[in-house]
This record gives sequence, structure tokens and C-alpha cells, in this order.
Amino acid sequence: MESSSSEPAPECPPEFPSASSAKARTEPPAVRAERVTRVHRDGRRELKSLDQVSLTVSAGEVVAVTGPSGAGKTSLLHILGGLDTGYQGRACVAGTDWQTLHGSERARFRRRTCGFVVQGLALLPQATAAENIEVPLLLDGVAPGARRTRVAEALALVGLEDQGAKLPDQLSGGQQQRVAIARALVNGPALILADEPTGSLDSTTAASVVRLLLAAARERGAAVVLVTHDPQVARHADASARLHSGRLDTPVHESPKE
Ligand SMILES: Nc1ncnc2c1ncn2[C@@H]1O[C@H](COP(=O)(O)OP(=O)(O)OP(=O)(O)O)[C@@H](O)[C@H]1O
Repeated sequence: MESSSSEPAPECPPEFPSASSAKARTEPPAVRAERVTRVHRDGRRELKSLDQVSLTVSAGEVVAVTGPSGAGKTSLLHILGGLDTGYQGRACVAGTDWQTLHGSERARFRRRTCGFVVQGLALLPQATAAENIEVPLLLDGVAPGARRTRVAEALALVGLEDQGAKLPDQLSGGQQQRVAIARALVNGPALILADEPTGSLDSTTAASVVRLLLAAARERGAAVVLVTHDPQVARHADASARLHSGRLDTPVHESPKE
């Protein structure tokens, strides 16, 4: 992914206290949440879906977020991916604070830095696997030749090099999810946000899809935040964070309190 000097570059502070590697001390982490609180109002009632949540995930690192239904997992993913900015605290991707970006600028930054793998995020049914993977590149104005190369690379990355011409309903559930993974990775994102990516798959297929997602992300140096109910899936992560009623029971690389 290319960046230019015209790109917005508002920065989160560079001193990321958590990271264990020297590299992570000098580069901003792929994603950082700092004391994020999200309050929803329903009439006079207030509900906190997230309460002072802090975490940092570095490039190439995989963090599983677990917790019971309603714990705030999806809310956290939406904030990390800049889909929800109505929170207190700070959330940054690759050093850029989401709340400093607006409108189309935010959407463009999201396309270039974040890949989403979400259960039920359907592939376009009338488009082939290759065409589905191409969508983020088209949105980003990538030239046709480069698009073809990158789609072919992404198909190979998920082991579907000879399935690109098939429509989604000609593929198995596991293969469809691999197409979704290729689509999420094709823009070379710094961060993959995966919300129950294997929820609809049987356990053997789920395990192979998760292994593939994590291997592909690691190969590309992307960080992964993986929301899952399944302890078998969480086992594949480098670290786990458990949310309960909007609070992290197990802080991941939490910033020190000032
Ligand atoms: N826009 C909203 N308005 C009101 N309440 C909301 C909103 N979004 C989330 N919530 C509430 O916040 C809490 C956390 O929701 P969230 O979807 O993040 O949980 P979750 O851990 O992902 O749950 P599940 O595992 O069932 O998907 C829930 O009580 C939910 O009802």
C-alpha cells in the first residue's frame, strides 16, 4: 500500500508502552485503543457497551477477543475499524486517530488500512470469486493490470488459485469464507478485524479457515483482532482479551494509567 504526503497524518503519541519488540517501540502499533468508553442512550436509560477499554496490537500479532453475548465485542471491533466514532477515549490505526478523520477521508483511510472478515458479510452473488476480491481495489482506483496481479496473489494466498472464475454458490462455505479473507487482505491492510469469521462453519472447516486467516495475515504483516465465542479458535491467537459487560477482564498491552 502506498501513501503520499497528501494523506492525513494526525498521530497518536509515539510512545507505545506495551510492545515487547524494539520495532514496536519505534513504529505505531497497527491498532491502539486507549480507555475507550461507549455509551448508548435509549430514552432516559444509558448503557455502556464499552467501559475504559485499552488494548494495543502490533503488526503481525493476533489477539482474540472473547466474552459472552452482549459483552461489547462487536462494539469494540466497530470502534477499532472506525465504523463508530461516538465514543470517549482514543482509537488509532497505524498511528492515526479515527476521530481526526471525517466522511470520505475516513472511508478511504479505512479501505487502505483495515480488512473486515465478518460472518454473514455476503459475497456479491452475481460476481465471481475473483471479482469479489477485486472490489476494494476498484473502490481504491487501482489500475486494471495491478488489480489482476493482486487478485491472483490474493487467490493464491488462500489456496483458491484455480477457483477465481466460480460464483459464490459454486463454492463450499469454507471456500466462500476464504474468498472473504482474500478480499479483506487484497489491499494490504495493517489491520484485519474478524467478527466470528467461522461462526457458520463446521468445526473442522472452521479450524482450517482460522489457521489460513492467521497465516495469511502474518505473512502480510497484518495485525488481527479476532472476535470469537469459540475457545478452540481463540487458542490460535498470540494473546486473548476477555470482555465482560464492556470491561476487559484481561487487558492486552494496556497503557499505564497517568
Ligand atoms: N447502537 C446501539 N444502541 C443501543 N445499545 C447497543 C447498541 N450497540 C450495542 N448495544 C448494546 O451494547 C451491548 C454490547 O453489544 P455488542 O453487540 O457489542 O455485544 P457482543 O459481545 O458483540 O454480543 P454478541 O456476541 O451477542 O454478538 C449490548 O447490550 C447491546 O445491546
